Amino acid sequence: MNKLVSSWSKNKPLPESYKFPPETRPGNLIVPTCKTIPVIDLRNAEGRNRTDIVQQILKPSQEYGFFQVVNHGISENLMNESMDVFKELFEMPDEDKVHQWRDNLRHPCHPLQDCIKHWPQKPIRYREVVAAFSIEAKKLGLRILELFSEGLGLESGYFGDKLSESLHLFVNHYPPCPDPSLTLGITKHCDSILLTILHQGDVNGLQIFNSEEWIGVEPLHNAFVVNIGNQLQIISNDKLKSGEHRVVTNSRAARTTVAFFIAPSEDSVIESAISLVGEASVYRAFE
Ligand SMILES: O=C(O)CCC(=O)C(=O)O
Ligand SMILES: [Fe+2]
Repeated sequence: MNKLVSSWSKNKPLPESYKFPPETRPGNLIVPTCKTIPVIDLRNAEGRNRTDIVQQILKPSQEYGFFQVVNHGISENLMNESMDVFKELFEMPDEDKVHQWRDNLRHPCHPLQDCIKHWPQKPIRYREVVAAFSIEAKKLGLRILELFSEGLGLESGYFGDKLSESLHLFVNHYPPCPDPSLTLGITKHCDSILLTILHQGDVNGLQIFNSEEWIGVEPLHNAFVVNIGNQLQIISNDKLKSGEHRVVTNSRAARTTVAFFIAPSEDSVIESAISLVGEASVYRAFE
């Protein structure tokens, strides 16, 4: 794990190698937190409001490629316990060097019995807590993908099995930064996978680039941010949008987030779903 940023001492200025070229710096512009990125209540997704919920998730997935979900079925206790072990992890002694204002740990979570042997052994609860969290996050991802199958008119289970087999966890830790206007936690990007389930904790930092403007995604208690990845955009033949986003830092509070990346198995072919192609596919199939 790279840990230079976490070992930065508060009284020193931002090191030169962390300063971004002027055109990509966030500067001191105040980015408004967007109130229009919908928060979707999944409580009744399995009940009689299902069609309604399917419609509610389609709209923001076409406009932003982002929405948040609450009442998703993952217990507050498990979310908190996981965030506690992730934070503890970044408080442990450091080694290496990075150039975005972020420390980062990543590892696969599937198949669990093979991967878990390579996960951190400390903090001592890490493997147990994160295994439970990854299983729940995958289930949530599959529920949301099933809502997309319905919304796009695809057969039930379309995204099950191979198309959602792989699961990777990324923990990002952004310590307080001496000059947030000069650097970024993560540069502008789209997630290259199928779907991201992100727990962003309670500190601001995630911004979406939409209609030529940056908008902040409000950290909501107990919510997950759901982010359409490039592969889902391709499969939906551009009916859904993979949203560009970045992470800015701040000088006051450390920010720890966890992203679960759901992706197809290595041998899957990624192509637009036949029933969504119409006149022509926007994309060529690839493995
Ligand atoms: O930390 C965040 O809020 C977002 C992280 C992210 O975009 C990523 O890991 O791809
Ligand atoms: Fe991302």
